[in-house]
Amino acid sequence: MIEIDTLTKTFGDTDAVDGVTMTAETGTITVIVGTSGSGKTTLLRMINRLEEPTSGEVRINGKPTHAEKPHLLRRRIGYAIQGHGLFPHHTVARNIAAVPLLLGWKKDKIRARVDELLTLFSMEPAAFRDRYPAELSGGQQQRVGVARALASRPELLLMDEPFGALDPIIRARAQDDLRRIQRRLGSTIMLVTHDMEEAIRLGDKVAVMDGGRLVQYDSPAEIIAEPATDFVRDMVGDVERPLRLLSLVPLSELVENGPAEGEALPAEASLREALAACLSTGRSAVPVTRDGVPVGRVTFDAIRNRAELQA
Ligand SMILES: Nc1ncnc2c1ncn2[C@@H]1O[C@H](COP(=O)(O)OP(=O)(O)OP(=O)(O)O)[C@@H](O)[C@H]1O
Repeated sequence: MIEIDTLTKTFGDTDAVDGVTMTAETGTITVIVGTSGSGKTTLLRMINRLEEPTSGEVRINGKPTHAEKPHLLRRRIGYAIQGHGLFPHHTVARNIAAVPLLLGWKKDKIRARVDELLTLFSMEPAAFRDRYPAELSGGQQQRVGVARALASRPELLLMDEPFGALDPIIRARAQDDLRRIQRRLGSTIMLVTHDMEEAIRLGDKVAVMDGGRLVQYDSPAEIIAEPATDFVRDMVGDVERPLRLLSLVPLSELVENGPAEGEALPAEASLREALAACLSTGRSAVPVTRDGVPVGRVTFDAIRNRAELQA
């Protein structure tokens, strides 16, 4: 559990972070979202003490971070930033192994961990292990950056706009990968973004920052359904609200018996994906499968009714 307790950082006359209190549960993703200058990065950097708080404290599993030497603390906390920050003259394997090497892990254990992570990120170890960062695409470099931050199984992974440099399609895939890998490894992640769409897609909890203050800390569904302030409402965007709500509901909630033509979607896909499938192919229903086995269909009408109910 990560407890942020009345944390404040003042630069001259600016309260970059102003009395923020929140608790993040182990094994969850917390997304900190806000406009430029709202204090997101400063908040994140106080957690691993790249920035020292003016007042307040952070506790990780009950232990205050100020009780530990910053460089030791940082070995327990992964950190991934936009543009990945890979060492250009080291191979992919050596980059991923950076912290395990520092921690003195045995060679075999490091190699097994590097291969495990590359496989998790859908990068064939034999093909990628010995390449240099310049020999990878932007999306692959970003994946190696996240793999490196996860390598030593950190208690906490901090990510600052990790997908900021990626184009929209690769970005969506990177978000899905992160979610899948986080679930698999049970990692605890705090991620900063200015993109509400990303926050809603990734967060178990979303923390909205405005002018250094935490203005709402809730689940994505609560943020969309009941924005605490006009600022949060603006960030969510009224027009997109029904679509955003649909993106949070799995097909399994609306599946019914009956036929449907065309390509099927898995039961855990969202109503938003089913809506897109209906609209792009002119279908009035989409077949649904669970573990590859057909379980029924979701109709366009049912999706529309659900969107109207929630709007
Ligand atoms: N080292 C510093 N010295 C002085 N002021 C700073 C420093 N770092 C940040 N600030 C100020 O603190 C405020 C919050 O900055 P911060 O970088 O945390 O915001 P942010 O929400 O992460 O913004 P962005 O999305 O643009 O990165 C800003 O007004 C910024 O100018």
